[in-house]
Amino acid sequence: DDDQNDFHGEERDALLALVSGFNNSFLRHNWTSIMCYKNDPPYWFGIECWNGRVTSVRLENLGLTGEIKIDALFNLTELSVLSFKDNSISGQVMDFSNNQKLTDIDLSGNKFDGPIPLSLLKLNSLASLQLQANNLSGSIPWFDQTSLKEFNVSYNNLSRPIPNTKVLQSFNRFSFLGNPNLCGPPTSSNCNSTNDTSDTNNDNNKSKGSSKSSIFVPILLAVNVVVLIFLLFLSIIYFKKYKGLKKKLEEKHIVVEDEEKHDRMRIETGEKGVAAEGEEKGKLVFINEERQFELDDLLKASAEGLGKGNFGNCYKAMLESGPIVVVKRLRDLKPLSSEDFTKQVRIIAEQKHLNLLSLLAYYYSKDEKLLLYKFASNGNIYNRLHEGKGKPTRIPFRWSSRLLVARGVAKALEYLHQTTKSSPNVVPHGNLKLSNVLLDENNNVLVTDYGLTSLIAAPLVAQRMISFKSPEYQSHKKLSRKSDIWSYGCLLLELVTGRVSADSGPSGTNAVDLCSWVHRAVREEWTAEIFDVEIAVQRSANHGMLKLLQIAMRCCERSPENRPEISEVVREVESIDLTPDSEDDEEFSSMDRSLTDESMSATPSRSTIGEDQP
Ligand SMILES: Nc1ncnc2c1ncn2[C@@H]1O[C@H](COP(=O)(O)OP(=O)(O)OP(=O)(O)O)[C@@H](O)[C@H]1O
Repeated sequence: DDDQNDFHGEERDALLALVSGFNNSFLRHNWTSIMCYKNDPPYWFGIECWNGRVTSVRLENLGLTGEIKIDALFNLTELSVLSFKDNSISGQVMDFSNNQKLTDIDLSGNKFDGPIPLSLLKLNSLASLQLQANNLSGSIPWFDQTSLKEFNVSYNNLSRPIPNTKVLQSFNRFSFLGNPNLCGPPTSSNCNSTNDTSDTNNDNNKSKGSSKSSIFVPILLAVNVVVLIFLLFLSIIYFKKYKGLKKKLEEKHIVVEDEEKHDRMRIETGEKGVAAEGEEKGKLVFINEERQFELDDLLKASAEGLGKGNFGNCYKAMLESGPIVVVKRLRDLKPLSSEDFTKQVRIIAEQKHLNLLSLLAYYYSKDEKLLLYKFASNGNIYNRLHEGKGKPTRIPFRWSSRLLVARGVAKALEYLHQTTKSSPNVVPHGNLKLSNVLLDENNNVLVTDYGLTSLIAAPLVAQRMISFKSPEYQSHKKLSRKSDIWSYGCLLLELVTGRVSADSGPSGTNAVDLCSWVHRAVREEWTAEIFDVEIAVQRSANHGMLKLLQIAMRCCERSPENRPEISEVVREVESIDLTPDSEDDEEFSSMDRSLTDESMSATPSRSTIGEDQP
């Protein structure tokens, strides 16, 4: 036991040192007092323990910045899972020499730079290594541990040939995408005779042929000079031809500049059949065959950036003839032919429901893929819920409106689940979160961004879509329609608590793991703190809020089989009375926080949560 205590102290100090380097007040406040006690559930956010030793550190999407010391993990010798996914941590990747029990490492979506550390090669239990979307450079080390089943280094600055080990060659090219200087199989880029291959063989060559090289040096130099002159000659010819071709193309291309100066939208006027010979023509296709405008009109429209999404940027385009549309420029797509793209988009377009934002049109060319939607003028629910909180200009987001959102989203989801009935293991929406729920000019609730899983490259989908953050994906890498139910549960929890969920909120926000937080809050009877003050003051509706909270908690159950089916959810959400926001409530809203808390103490506390209300 003494030994355990010693370790416990060292591990605790190591973690406190780690967190002091991050600029994060949530962790600083949460990581206080006892860390782990025997096999009790962990006390600190993101930490798991076994026999009082730290086995898992999972700090994802918390907006963490700063660097981690190379030896930060030195004392965590029982560590098996480490994830700093989707933060903004910079500096070199730490040393893992002392962490022989690591099975899962996820540092994806950060700003780590420098090389991939060689200490990783010695981790013989390592099963999953996720380093994608960082700034790592240098070559990929010779990973050959057979335990390694998942590996992703895409979107870094890695270079040189991918080592020819059985393990590395067993992963497909998506694991290596987005490293312009990486070459050789499994990627499709050839290493040829560039310095790539020579670099890795350098050491061998140096020792072997030093005497021979003295004879060859002058000959090689002469050959190099001739080759250089020849290349120069070729590039002059090419440049002249290219300039001519570019001029021709520019006459037939339109360039739209958007707000972000570096991001240019270039679309061929394919409709008129003027795409360069051999190039694929672009097509703007309207779903309902009612052609509202031409591509030219869209390109002439004034545009405004709406935001940078996970799968592309969105623009609001105001056409001269009146319509306002949203253009979503898709990026990181699967390599799809025009036919495949059209087929997948048609599937999305066929989904039609009052609470779904239907697709208006799409555009496909070799370099550009766009989806066009109607502009929802009252914005998204994430902003409605969180923007301007505590400011005098804030218009409260009242209970009845929140309940209508909960109903609309549930019905949209029910429709998506019904229309995909024949494939029980698909996730019909996949990316259900508050920024994907919109309000149109009549405040109709419209769910958007459904069905994109079929278009986006698999590793990026897994990294960015909310359903992939569900407990079953984290532990078993399995998804089902119940993962959508989990996302819906998280969405409801945000609506009733007014807090940002770590799984769906943008990075940098003060987000919490809402499912765990609420379960703990209920367990520990923090009744007054659960509900968002803005609705908690509406006492006549407290009963309905409690019911919605119960539904949310069931949807967030860790094991998918314990979560309800969507039809049951719809029935239950619809059975909650839509009490109009009464004038009494308005009076309450102007009262101070102490009164608010008193009013909440009138709500049924722990004993009634989790049980059916009379
Ligand atoms: N049709 C629309 N009308 C009004 N606003 C929209 C529309 N479509 C998207 N938006 C808003 O534009 C912004 C960017 O949307 P986008 O879907 O690209 O990103 P996101 O929802 O933040 O993340 P993700 O890519 O994971 O869905 C969001 O604030 C979204 O609510």
